[in-house]
Amino acid sequence: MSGPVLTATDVSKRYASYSTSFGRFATWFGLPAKPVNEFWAVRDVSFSLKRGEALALIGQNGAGKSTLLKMITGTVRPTTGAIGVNGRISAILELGLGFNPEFTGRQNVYQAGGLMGFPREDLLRLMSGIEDFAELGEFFDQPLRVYSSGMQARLAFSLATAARPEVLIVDEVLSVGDAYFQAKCFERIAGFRKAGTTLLFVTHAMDTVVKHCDRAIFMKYGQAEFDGAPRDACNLYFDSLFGKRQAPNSKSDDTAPVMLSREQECFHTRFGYRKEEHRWGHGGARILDYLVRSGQKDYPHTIESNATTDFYFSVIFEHDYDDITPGVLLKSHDGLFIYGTNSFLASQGRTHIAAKAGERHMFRFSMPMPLNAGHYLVSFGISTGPQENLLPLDRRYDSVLVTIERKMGFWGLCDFNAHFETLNGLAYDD
Ligand SMILES: Nc1ncnc2c1ncn2[C@@H]1O[C@H](COP(=O)(O)OP(=O)(O)OP(=O)(O)O)[C@@H](O)[C@H]1O
Repeated sequence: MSGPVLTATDVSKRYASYSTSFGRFATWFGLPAKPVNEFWAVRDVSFSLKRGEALALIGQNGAGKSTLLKMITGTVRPTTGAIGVNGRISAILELGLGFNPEFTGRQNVYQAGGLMGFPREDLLRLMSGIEDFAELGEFFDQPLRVYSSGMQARLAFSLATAARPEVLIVDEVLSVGDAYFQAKCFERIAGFRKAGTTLLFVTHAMDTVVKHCDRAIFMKYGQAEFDGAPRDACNLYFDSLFGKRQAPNSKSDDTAPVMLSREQECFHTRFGYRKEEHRWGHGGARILDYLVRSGQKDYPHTIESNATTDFYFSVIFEHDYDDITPGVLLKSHDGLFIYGTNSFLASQGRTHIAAKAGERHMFRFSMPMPLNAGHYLVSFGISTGPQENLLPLDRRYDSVLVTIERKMGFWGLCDFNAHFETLNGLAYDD
């Protein structure tokens, strides 16, 4: 096949809100109705992709990446512009999309596979491959509602890639899978690409972009600001997140983290944030923002194993509290609980903090990171009450992903820093 496999020509998407539902209703029939607000989620984006090319779409939350993918897959109609596709597209856009929570994995393969256009006999033929690749064991025949998000991602990817498509579109879903499954997915993607599949990929994990893509488009406010080498696109993305001024921080680690917001919720704008976080609590205080600082860098792309790392977070209080306890937890990417502490434990019971309604507090936990290379999940929490019966006010579980790098590995998760020596010349007991 010669010529581009996929083209987007001046594609835009406008969302409009109307003061009454009648206004929106009228537009369905082509009747004039004046929108109260117009918003361009995507504006004049053009690109074309060749056979076997891998393109990443990157940009902050709300930049328009998913909307663009939805227009390419046909689930959203462009307001202006055109999309051209030459070949079969397979897309994984959102977890659970096209799946029924009451159906088992197997039943969902029939249902969603049917919607993807596979005849039932093809699905029957592909089923054992899908089951094997997903490695869900007995869960494959259990209802989807009992699946974790990582298990749903396994099912979705196995189905979407059961037969090699011309264009494979993946929107972020791989980030919820564990490191083992992610590696397996990228191995399959690499095989597909060799055979000619074109990859279009949305992610917030910049290491993945550099490693797996030939090209990246950096999107900002719906527009394609840059289209070119992945490294350059990633740098622009980081600049847009933190500003050039705040990139590598050459001052001492005690510098007040000025970029840490004490006014508004900022997690979703920060590098490493996971929108799959589990947030819960009684209320009365809100954790607004966080900062990870290590190796004199703010929000480092990777953290050197054993490097002292600061985890800052800011909290706003809505009531008066005599005793508050901030805390932090660390888990492996697949959920194994590694370490947790709070202000009381980390100070051997010496810290007692009070807060008044309207006050904003900033906390820091500093710790070495004696961990093996890999991805880890960080959780932040703020509680009140006696230590033996803490009442969680706001907990943001698994809200941040950090990546540890390490030249020489070891087995397991935690570095016990073993020293080795050969004791030549020492006899046993002769
Ligand atoms: N159906 C809709 N109606 C109105 N606005 C929408 C709709 N869908 C998306 N938007 C808006 O369009 C903008 C782009 O959203 P989109 O989901 O494409 O961003 P994104 O870059 O994929 O973000 P993220 O990284 O958070 O997934 C956002 O401001 C969003 O609120």
